[in-house]
Amino acid sequence: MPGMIDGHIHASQYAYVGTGSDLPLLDWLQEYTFPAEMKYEALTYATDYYTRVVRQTLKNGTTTAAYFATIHTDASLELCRIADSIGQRVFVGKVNMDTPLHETYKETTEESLQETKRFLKELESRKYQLVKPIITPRFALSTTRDLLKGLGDLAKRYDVAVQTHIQENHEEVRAVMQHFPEYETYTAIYDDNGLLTNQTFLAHGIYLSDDELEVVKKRGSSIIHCPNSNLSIFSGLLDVRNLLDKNVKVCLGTDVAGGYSVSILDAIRRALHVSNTLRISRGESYRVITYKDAFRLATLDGARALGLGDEIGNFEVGKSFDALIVDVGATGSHIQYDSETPTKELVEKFIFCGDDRNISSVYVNGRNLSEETLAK
Ligand SMILES: O=c1[nH]c(=O)c2nc[nH]c2[nH]1
Ligand SMILES: [Zn+2]
Repeated sequence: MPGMIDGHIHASQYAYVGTGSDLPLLDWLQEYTFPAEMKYEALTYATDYYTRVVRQTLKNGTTTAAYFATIHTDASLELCRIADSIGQRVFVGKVNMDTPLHETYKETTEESLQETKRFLKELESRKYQLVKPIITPRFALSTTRDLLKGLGDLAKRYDVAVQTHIQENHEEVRAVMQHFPEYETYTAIYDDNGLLTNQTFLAHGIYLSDDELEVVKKRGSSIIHCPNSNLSIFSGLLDVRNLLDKNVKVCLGTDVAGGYSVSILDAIRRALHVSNTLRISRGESYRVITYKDAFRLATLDGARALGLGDEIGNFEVGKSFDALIVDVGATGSHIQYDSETPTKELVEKFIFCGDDRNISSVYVNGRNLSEETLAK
């Protein structure tokens, strides 16, 4: 099958994955996230955990990932080096934060812009084939208007993608609108500063109004659906059917560590359950997404959402070979089948019951990473 695509994952939060899901977003950031991200000032720590996250995502079938790193430029460059050396197709963002959201985990506006420029220039000079930089204002609450404007200008000047969070949680949205009283909507904050482009990936987007969705669609930006995170830290239920009906680009993200699983198979299952939950609460006329829809969200829609639709996402002639060899009969695996089981059902069973044991080979850009990556 085509390799899977994780449109939103915090590489720097992998160290505390599986803990800390007792608080909603803003408290969760203060209590767990910022202290965890501060540790990446130490390069040896970054090397250790970034190696782990690149290996584990690949092992679980993620051939392409859009990563948030931290505010630390050198550690972010280390993530780039590791992804290049192991062979994953990635976007890596040095995070930008210049508001006093936290006492010490922050930058000045000037530092944030200078360091982002350094990150872009250094990465450009390294000429990694599969590693792209991405401008990464954490979210509107962590940034001043001057920083957003400066980052919008950099995105344009260097022609690079942008990733951030939007409309994730009620309390967050209230705080953001208080922080930017001059704007009518959350979307307008990014749009007015040149940050909504056809290479912008917006995580969550649960509470976007129809008018905001219209703007997102017009700009060609994408929404990244992160169902595990949305459920784990009490954010809400995204109506993916509505986005698909409106032709807004959408794909899946694990949002580690708001989400506790590094696997896009998990994101597929959570997305299906969120859709089923909406049907339970809204009634039978609600059209749930199917496992086939969710499979496409994890592959071809992922490629399109990240602007890679011409390169990856399926096996069309001319695309790069990003692929997984799935072994439904792997030792110890949960997939039940016999010689009569149709292939279509094997796919369905893999989606619901499969795990990394069933992923026997991982190819990125035609290179078989299995031996060096999966064995470790
Ligand atoms: O899910 C999230 N994870 C984060 O780290 C974050 N920062 C701002 N908003 C966020 N949402
Ligand atoms: Zn996130």
